Amino acid sequence: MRLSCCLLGAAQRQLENKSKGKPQKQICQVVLDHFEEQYTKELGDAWIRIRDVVTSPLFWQYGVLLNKFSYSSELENNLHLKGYYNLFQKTSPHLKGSLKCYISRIPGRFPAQKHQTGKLKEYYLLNAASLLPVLALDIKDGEEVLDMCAAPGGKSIAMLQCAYPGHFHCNEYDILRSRWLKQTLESFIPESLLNIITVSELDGRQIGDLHPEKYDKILVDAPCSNDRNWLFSSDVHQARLRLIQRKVLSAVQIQLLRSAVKALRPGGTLVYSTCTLSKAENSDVTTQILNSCSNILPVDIREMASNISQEFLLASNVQQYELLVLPERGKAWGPMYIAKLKKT
Ligand SMILES: C[S@@+](CC[C@H](N)C(=O)[O-])C[C@H]1O[C@@H](n2cnc3c(N)ncnc32)[C@H](O)[C@@H]1O
Repeated sequence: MRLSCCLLGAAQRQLENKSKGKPQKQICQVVLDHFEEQYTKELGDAWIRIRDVVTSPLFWQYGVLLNKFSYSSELENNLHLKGYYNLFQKTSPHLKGSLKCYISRIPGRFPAQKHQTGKLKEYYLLNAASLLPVLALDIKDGEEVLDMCAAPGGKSIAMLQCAYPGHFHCNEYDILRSRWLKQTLESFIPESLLNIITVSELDGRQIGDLHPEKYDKILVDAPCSNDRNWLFSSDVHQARLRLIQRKVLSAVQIQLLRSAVKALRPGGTLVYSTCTLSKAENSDVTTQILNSCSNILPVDIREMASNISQEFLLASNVQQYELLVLPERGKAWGPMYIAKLKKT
C-alpha cells in the first residue's frame, strides 16, 4: 500500500514536470457545479473521491488494447519493460483469453500509433472499463451481432478480438463519426474480415423495425452525458445547452433500447452501457425497460463482477444485472455503467 502511494506520488511529479509549459485543460465550472449537486445526492461521499480523479487529467490512465490481427512481440516486451501488465491474466478463463489489454497502475498515456499505409495498427488506447460491455456481451463465433452506436469504434475493435461473428453490423447515426468508425475498422481489421462487417448510418431507433428479430447479440453503447468529457467543455454556452438537453437523453436511450429489444432474436442478449454516473441515464433507463417489456429479463453478471473486482472499483448498491465502475486514484477507470438483458 505504502509502495503504491509512493509510486503514484512519483508518477504525479513526473507528469507535472512533463506538462509544465503546456496549455492545461480547464474545468468547466458550470458543469462541475451541476455534477456536484446531482452526484453528491446520488453517490454521497464516493463522489468526492471520484471528482478528485475525473477533474485531474494527471491521474488518468489508459489501457493498451492489443490488436491480434497485427501482433507484435516487440510491443508486448516494451509494455512489460514499462511496467504494464495484462488486465485479464488473473481472471477466469471464460473472460476471453484473446482479449489482451495492458494497463499500468501509474497514470499516463502510452504514445498513440501513427497511421502507416498498408499496415494494420498494433494497439488501440482506451479507458479499460470500455472493455467490460464487450466482455458482458460474450460474443461467440458465427453469431449475428449489432453494435448500434458504434463510433469511433473502440468496442467494435474489441468485439472482433473476442470472436468471429457470422455477420457484424456496426451502426453510427452521425455521418462524420461514421467515417471515423470506417477508418478505425480499416486500420485494425484485415480485409478478409471486413467482408463480414456492414457499416450503416441509421438512427438506431429505427433498426428494430428495419430488422426485427435478426440479431443474437446487441450492444447499445448509448449517447450519454459523458461526464469526463463534459467537465472539460471549452465552450460554456455549449456546456449550458448540453446540461439543458441532458434531460431528454434518457428518453433517447429508452427508445434505442426498445429498438434493440425488437431487433433481438428470442433467446438473444443485449448489453446497455454508458460512460456517465447519472442514475437517470443508467439504472432508471434499465428499470423502465424491464418494467415495460414483458419479454425482457435481467441477466445475472455477479460472477463477472467478482472476476474483475481487483482491477476496477465497482459500486456496491447495484442490481445483479448491473455494474457501475467508479474511477479512483490508481484505478482511474470509468465512469462506466453496464446492464445485461435477455429476450425470452
Ligand atoms: C458513447 S458513443 C459510442 C462509442 C463507441 N461505442 C465506441 O466504443 O467507440 C455513442 C455514439 O452514439 C451515436 N448516436 C447518437 N444518437 C444515435 C442514434 N439515434 N442512433 C445511433 N447512434 C447514435 C453518437 O453519435 C455517438 O457516436
